Amino acid sequence: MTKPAPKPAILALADGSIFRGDSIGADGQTIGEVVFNTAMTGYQEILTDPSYAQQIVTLTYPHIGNTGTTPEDAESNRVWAAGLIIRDLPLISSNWRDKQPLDEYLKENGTVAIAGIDTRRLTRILREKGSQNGCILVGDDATEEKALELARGFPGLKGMDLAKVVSCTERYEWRESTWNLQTDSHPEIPASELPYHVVAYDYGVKLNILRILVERGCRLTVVPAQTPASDVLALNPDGVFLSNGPGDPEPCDYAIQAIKDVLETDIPVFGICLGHQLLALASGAKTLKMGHGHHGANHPVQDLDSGVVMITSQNHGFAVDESSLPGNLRAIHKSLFDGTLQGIERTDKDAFSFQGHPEASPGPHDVAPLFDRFIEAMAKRR
Ligand SMILES: NC(=O)CC[C@H](N)C(=O)O
Repeated sequence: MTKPAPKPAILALADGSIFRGDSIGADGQTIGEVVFNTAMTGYQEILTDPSYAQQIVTLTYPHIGNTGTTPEDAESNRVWAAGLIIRDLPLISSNWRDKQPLDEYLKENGTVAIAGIDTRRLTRILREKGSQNGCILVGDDATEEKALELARGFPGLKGMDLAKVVSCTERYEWRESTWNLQTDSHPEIPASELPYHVVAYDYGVKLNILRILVERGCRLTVVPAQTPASDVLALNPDGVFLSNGPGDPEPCDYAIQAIKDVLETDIPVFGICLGHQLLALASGAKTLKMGHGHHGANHPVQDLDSGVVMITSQNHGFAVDESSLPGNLRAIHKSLFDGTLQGIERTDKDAFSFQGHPEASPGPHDVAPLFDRFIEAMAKRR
């Protein structure tokens, strides 16, 4: 059976750039901040990462969709990226784990997506001018004027608090571990085998973070972003985890206050990405919006104490301003691409955080030992 001819689609950037291609996702329109990601694999993990809420992602790797999709690779229960832009969708997807081709998956998730455009030209524009607000418009009646008007109507991510929008609404327990090749599943570990109780703030958490914490012996209580510290402390946790998430960290005043309150105690705290930025803000540092941010899976980061260079997965458009670090915050990691701050620790508390993604699936895993540091801090406090 042949597929029906794709509908035409237009991508417009706020700077006036226009690209024409084919729709490979849902009908309609989408607006957001357009960012480029240089990872060669992991398109499904990227689409389902809640940190991409209100962002339209273009992938620089030209062939996307080769291995199809599978529910096992999702980082949350839905697609969060506002849209997808690719060069080429293969005619067939082929993999032993493939359950659904990418275009069908996008349609089912209501995700607007465009293929067949020059993603190299697009990436050059984003790299030179910085991330742009943009719009994808689908259909025979789509016009460049309309797409441009919609792109320019997007207010931009600066000042946008999205953590509370994507967060869970009810607290839940989590004991599912990382993939087990023998059982071909994510096994549920009995609470009796999990010695540490960690409360994880869900600002848009990726499931692989929760699974890696379980693998390392943590029983998790995941709580909504706006949970006050008093409720968290009442659970008597061994450690508090601050998750990744979308949007600007600065307006998340509820989270900044809760982290300040947790830091009044001696409970170990570990933050990833948005959680890293929030730990910095709660400690008195400042954050800033970057030009085109970091989105990819090959970013070299240096451990400033050991000098060791690690290859990391990255996804952020804001960063902690190193010049704003107060006396009790120490820089411990730096990006070797642009020198921006990648990791901090409190000198007066067992609290530290990382800007990239030590949990990255499908990898790389060079910074995974940061999870061990959190476990060791909890063990020491006992
Ligand atoms: N992955 C994340 O947690 C991203 C953090 C934040 N939204 C940023 O863009 O910098």
